[in-house]
Amino acid sequence: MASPPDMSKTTTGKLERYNSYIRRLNHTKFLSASSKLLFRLTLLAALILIFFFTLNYPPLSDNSHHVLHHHNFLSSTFYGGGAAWEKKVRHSSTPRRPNGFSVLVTGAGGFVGSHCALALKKRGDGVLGLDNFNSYYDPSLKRARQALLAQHQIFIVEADLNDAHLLTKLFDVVPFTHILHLAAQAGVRYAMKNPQSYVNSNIAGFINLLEIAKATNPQPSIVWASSSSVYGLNTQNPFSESHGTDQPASLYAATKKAGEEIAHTYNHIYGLSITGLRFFTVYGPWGRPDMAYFFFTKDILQGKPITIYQTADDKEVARDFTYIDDIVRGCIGALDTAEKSTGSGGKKKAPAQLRIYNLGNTSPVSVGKLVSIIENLLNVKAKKHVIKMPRNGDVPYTHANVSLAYKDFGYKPTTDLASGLRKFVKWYIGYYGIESKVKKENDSSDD
Ligand SMILES: O=C(O)[C@H]1O[C@H](OP(=O)(O)OP(=O)(O)OC[C@H]2O[C@@H](n3ccc(=O)[nH]c3=O)[C@H](O)[C@@H]2O)[C@H](O)[C@@H](O)[C@H]1O
Repeated sequence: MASPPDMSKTTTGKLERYNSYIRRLNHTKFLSASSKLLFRLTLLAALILIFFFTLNYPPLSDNSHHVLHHHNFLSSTFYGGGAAWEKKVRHSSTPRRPNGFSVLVTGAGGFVGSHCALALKKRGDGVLGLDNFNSYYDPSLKRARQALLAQHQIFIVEADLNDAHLLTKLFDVVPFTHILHLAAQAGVRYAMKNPQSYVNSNIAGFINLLEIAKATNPQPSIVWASSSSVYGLNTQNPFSESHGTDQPASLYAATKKAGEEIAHTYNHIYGLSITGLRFFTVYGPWGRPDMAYFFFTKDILQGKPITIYQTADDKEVARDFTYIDDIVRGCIGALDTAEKSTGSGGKKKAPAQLRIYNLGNTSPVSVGKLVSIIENLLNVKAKKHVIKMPRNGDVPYTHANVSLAYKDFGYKPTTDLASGLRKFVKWYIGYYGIESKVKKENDSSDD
């Protein structure tokens, strides 16, 4: 007799098959649930990315406010949009005298910018600063100037000139009457090392600022820093505004010259009132460490050799060194005589003022003489290394004729190089905490 089938084995086998079927089913369900979750997460991430992209990049449409703008979502609009920030902006830019100006000073953390901001504030104008605090030279000096300005209730917004969102926001908050545009990539010789930085600041940044200004209603009047370097290879002397400026010797000069032409265009099309000031080698307390008088002082004190350039025919190189206080008076004179812009909301209503002035000292001094004045003030002999001027963008001499600025706003430089350098050296040894015979001598002889 055939033995009966082993029912227990059959049942167990069926159970196992059933369980494995259930496991497969669950696994498939799990896989399908995970892929759904993954799909949803991917979709969400894509939506977030699209959201930030839309928020932070310009539309492709022809919107002039955004054309030059490359915005980052961590930048100023995000940290600069709050009520407390707006209050600081308003407080800083509100004038405290009748008919006072409300001035946006770009480059307010810089040498000329910080001096002008203080002078304007002291006479009762409202001043708001703008600076990107870049590291072209020691940013701690810019921060120290910022702290000084803060003591006088001047707020500096930290942003780049190319930040169109931020600039638009500033003009939404404050009806600026004037812009004193001093932010720039400065330095003649550095242009060979980093040409693009000159294009970014002196051309793209300037255009961005003008784009915002032209679209504002009412449009502000603009005073901005051009440079003596635009005279380039000009040989007529002293340099007058009527001389040709179409032979720049450096890219720096070329970008400043471009700025003058760009100013012409915005004045012509949009009715912006624009005044360009050609500064001649400005020096003084709180100055720029990249300039010769500044690093000569530093190197002489540290016992390091300095290099003095001579022309190809062994002549001395000379500059019309101009003291900061004279430049500040020139800037304020230009602001005070600037007429109103004539356009509004991007439309010109009538011809507007367009001016250009030299702001120099009218008395060139050789670099050799500059060094001997510094040696005397420091009471230290320099280790001089005289070489022929390399082809680095420098020109052999500068000399300003300032009769136009004198005629139009009474500009008259009053500080000779020795007196101005004395003030610079006094500041230098105080700021850098240098205790030496230098200090004693300056303390006993200075004002
Ligand atoms: O008026 C301007 O528009 C410019 O002025 C300034 O340029 P510059 O007149 O070239 O000043 P600065 O560098 O101090 O050199 C002074 C002298 O020292 C000579 N020089 C320089 C360096 C060196 O090692 N040796 C030397 O002899 C050099 O050959 C020169 O003769 C600003 O920097 C610039 O931003 C711009 O505003």
